[in-house]
Amino acid sequence: MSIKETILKDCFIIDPKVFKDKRGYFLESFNQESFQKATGLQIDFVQDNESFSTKGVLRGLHFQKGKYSQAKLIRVISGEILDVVVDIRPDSPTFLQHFSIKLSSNNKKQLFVPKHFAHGFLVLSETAIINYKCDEYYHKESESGIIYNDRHLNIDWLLESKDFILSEKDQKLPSCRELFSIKG
Ligand SMILES: Cc1cn([C@H]2C[C@H](O)[C@@H](COP(=O)(O)OP(=O)(O)O[C@H]3O[C@H](C)C(=O)[C@H](O)[C@H]3O)O2)c(=O)[nH]c1=O
Repeated sequence: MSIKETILKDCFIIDPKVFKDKRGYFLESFNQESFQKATGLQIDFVQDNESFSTKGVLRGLHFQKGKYSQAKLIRVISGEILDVVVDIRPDSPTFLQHFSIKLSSNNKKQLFVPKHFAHGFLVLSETAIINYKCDEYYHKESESGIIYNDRHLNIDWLLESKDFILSEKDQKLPSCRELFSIKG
């Protein structure tokens, strides 16, 4: 497994070692010891999630507030997504900066998203199945998020937004300006 830190501190891209043979392939999708050695982070995941979406579905940008904030390990079982994370740690030098990466069943890349980040993805392939581990349980009352087309973030989602499919909830998410009382 190789691990590389992104421009956002504690946010890592993971390339698992893939063992191919005439039958197909094998990989370790998570190894706590290797992860801790490579990142210096002690992570205890407690919940695994899976979602299926069709092309143009955009889920996010979501986060859980306060003590229910979740670190996540995102990977794509089938298809391809543009995965986007936003640093919402007020004291971080990269506060409100974002990072995006294509994750797919082909490239097998994974993204580790630390606590106090917003996370979302757009499905680029006809369909996609996403599996992700969380280090804190789902806590509905703590759910919040940032609207996907926030002017301050100015995220390039690669596809035309007129074709996006969002939940009712995600269409009404607040802006950074409303959430973090910033100017502009
Ligand atoms: C997240 C979650 C949801 N649910 C229930 C609540 C709803 O009845 C239903 C769909 O939830 P939601 O529309 O919030 O699902 P997504 O839009 O895929 O949300 C996720 O999308 C982005 C990309 C994330 O990173 C978060 O993990 C998560 O917010 O599943 C649960 O029972 N447990 C859970 O952990």
